Amino acid sequence: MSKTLADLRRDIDAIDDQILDLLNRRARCVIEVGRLKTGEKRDFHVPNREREIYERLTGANPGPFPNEAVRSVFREVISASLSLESPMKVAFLGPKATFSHLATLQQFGLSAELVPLKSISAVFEEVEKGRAYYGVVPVENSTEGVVSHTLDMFMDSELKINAEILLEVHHDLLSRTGRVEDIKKIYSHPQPIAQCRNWLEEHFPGVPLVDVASTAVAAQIAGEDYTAAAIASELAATMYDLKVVRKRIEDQVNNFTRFLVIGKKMAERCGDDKTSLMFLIKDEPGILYRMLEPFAKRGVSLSKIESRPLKKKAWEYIFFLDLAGHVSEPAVAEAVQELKGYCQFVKILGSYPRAK
Ligand SMILES: C=C(O[C@@H]1C=C(C(=O)O)C=C[C@H]1O)C(=O)O
Repeated sequence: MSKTLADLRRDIDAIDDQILDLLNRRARCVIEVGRLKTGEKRDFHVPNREREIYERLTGANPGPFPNEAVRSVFREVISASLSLESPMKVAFLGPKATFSHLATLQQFGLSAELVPLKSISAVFEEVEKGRAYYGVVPVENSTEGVVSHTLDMFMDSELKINAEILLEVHHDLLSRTGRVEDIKKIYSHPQPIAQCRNWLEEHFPGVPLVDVASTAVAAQIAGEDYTAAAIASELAATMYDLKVVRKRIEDQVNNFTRFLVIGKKMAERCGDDKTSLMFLIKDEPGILYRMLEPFAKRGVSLSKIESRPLKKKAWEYIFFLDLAGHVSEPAVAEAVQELKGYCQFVKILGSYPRAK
């Protein structure tokens, strides 16, 4: 005889009791891990361990519970666990409901105390002064390029990169009524406007597009004026009580923004790591060519090279380099050592697990 609704709900209650019991057993282990880390002065947030957990569970999941939900559930289990080890305060480039906020939630979950700050330099300062444990700042977008202010901050800061976050960026059109015919003006940050230009020309020709400081400010304006629409994130719709007129209006699919988690220590090696460093080369002929040799001859692959003007002296440039590997690996350490011979200075900004 098949089970009744009441039978099934009794089964679910019994399973939930077991899940709760297991969550508490897990939490007691985590508290013990926190004690060990305090004694050994180790970092609480271990991104490579978290990645290992997600990969192991989603790889072994027989279903029907979907892998995306496994990730979300464990995101919150780990977030709460981390807060049991130590209250986790994380500063990010605000205001609320921006993509930095979404990236911070993706990495740290809902149990961390998230602090929105006004500028990238304020995020660095909050972590340097120890008022926040970590900071989250954007560093590059797959269509718009590098966030130069973040790179510049590393010139005078001793903070280390502890993790990277890759966020897939989607833009939604939001308004108070959710009705196309009410929309007389569209507000957003210039970047999202540029990223949705073709869609806007096709669907809202002639409707004025207004640049504002952030997608969150745009959402706020749309919340106060029913004839205004905002291009912003899904999170902004929830936070500013707006309706979605149309989801995912970006012209370019595969639009990612990369964020860095900054803290006082870099991450331990996981086997699939990246290292970021900055250096100032000596002013000698052929130096640009030679600076890449230490990496090439050891088979260390470089994923990005960026130059920024050294503000203290005209026409001198600082280079930022991302490479595959952890600085504790001999090939990477030797290449960096050799690079020092061509440079006035070299600074390791951090080794951290590659985000997927
Ligand atoms: C428990 C640990 O600390 C944190 C919490 C984790 C968890 O809940 O599994 C995993 C990694 C750390 O960010 C750990 O390092 O193992």
